[in-house]
Amino acid sequence: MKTVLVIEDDIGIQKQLKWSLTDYELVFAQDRSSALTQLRRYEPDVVTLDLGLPPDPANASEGLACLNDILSLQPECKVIVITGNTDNEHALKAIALGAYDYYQKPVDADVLNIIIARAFKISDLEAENRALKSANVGNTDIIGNSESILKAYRTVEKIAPTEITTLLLGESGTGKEVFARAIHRQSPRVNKPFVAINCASIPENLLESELFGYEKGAFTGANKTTLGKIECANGGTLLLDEIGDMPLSLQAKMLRFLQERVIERVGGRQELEVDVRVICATHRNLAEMVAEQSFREDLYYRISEITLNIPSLRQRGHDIVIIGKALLHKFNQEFNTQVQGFTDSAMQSMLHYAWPGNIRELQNKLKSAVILADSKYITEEDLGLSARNAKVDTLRKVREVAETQAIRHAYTLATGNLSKTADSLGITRPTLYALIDKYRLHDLRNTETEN
Ligand SMILES: Nc1ncnc2c1ncn2[C@@H]1O[C@H](COP(=O)(O)OP(=O)(O)OP(=O)(O)O)[C@@H](O)[C@H]1O
Repeated sequence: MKTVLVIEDDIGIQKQLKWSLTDYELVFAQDRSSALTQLRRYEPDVVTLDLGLPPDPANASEGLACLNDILSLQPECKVIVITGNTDNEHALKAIALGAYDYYQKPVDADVLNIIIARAFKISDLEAENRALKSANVGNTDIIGNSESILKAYRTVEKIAPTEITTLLLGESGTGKEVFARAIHRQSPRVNKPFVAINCASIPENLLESELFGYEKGAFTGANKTTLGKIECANGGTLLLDEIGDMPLSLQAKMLRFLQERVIERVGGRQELEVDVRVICATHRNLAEMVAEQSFREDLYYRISEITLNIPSLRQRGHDIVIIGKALLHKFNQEFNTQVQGFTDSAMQSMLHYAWPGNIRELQNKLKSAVILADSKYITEEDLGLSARNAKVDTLRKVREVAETQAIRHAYTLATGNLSKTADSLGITRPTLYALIDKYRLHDLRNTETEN
């Protein structure tokens, strides 16, 4: 039950309000000082305040002073001032000071109930808005405050000011591009271009000219010299998304660019210097691809000077709900709908579903749910989630999570020394290396200490 603080010195009216406002838990105060005590104790979202308080019941000075105190203690509080039936002047003064609304005696239970319900609604909306605003990590589009996201973001803050080539690893739809943009935004290159290219979505024969550009006449249809994405990113940041899908034939040329920071356009004979910070991303297991020789080992080491693992949505706990609410807000605006939230069972199923497509899948499910919803609250059915889809971790997954946690824990205790980490885990150093590769914990290798 929601709490309303009623500040009223007339015991008769207090009783009347008790009978009238049965949907709320009422707490009472009869003067300014007891009002402030109750405010601190209950932190109510809605307060009714009789302006005629002792020691000046015939006037509004004490009531207005009380209003001031309430709003400076709890600025978001919705204060409904109650005045005598001819006292417009003080009512308006109270509104100017920040009161939410006013109401004139005598008390009409129906009207007061409506005003209070509306005050709670506004208060809830404002609270949700504040929560959504504060859910963005730093000055970025990354929403969430789970430990795993904050940890990833702390790495972003550390690497952003440097020029280090970063490899973002994570399942599809986890927000690798969002993280790449966050690195760019926090870097000294922020006012220069951020250019992204998805190596998987461009046919192999076109990828080279997309990346490196081409000279006029380089091939049929090359009517004018055209800059590639690398040159377009000059001075700024280039995201090579799905780098694991870059054909082997192009990997050598890419390595040369990364090592020497020069490019040659297709059909060109001139080396051009470029100043580009490179971020790569993939959902593939590059270490495995290196072992299978489908990805060049030298390129792999060049692009992974530092590796950042982006957690999957199911590893972010309550963030699922926070991101869900933010998306709901966005889709309501986009489709001009008024969906207010999720039913409890929809919320539970969202928390238990495995989200193989991560945030992109959550976006898609919510978009259709907002359009299809019959009521103000999205149900499990609207989301298309049912017990059938609920998450059941495979033993392999359970082992991966447990082993990853144990390795990270041992590594922290061994203050970054891999030999000591292996010793404390009771495995050999080569086995530890194999596990680091298997679970893509490359940041452990990159930050290894000698102690
Ligand atoms: N933390 C987040 N909060 C809210 N929205 C997010 C968050 N992370 C990602 N998104 C949104 O999810 C969608 C997928 O993100 P993004 O394209 O960055 O993922 P990705 O990992 O690069 O995917 P892929 O591997 O398929 O290229 C985007 O629309 C993005 O805006």
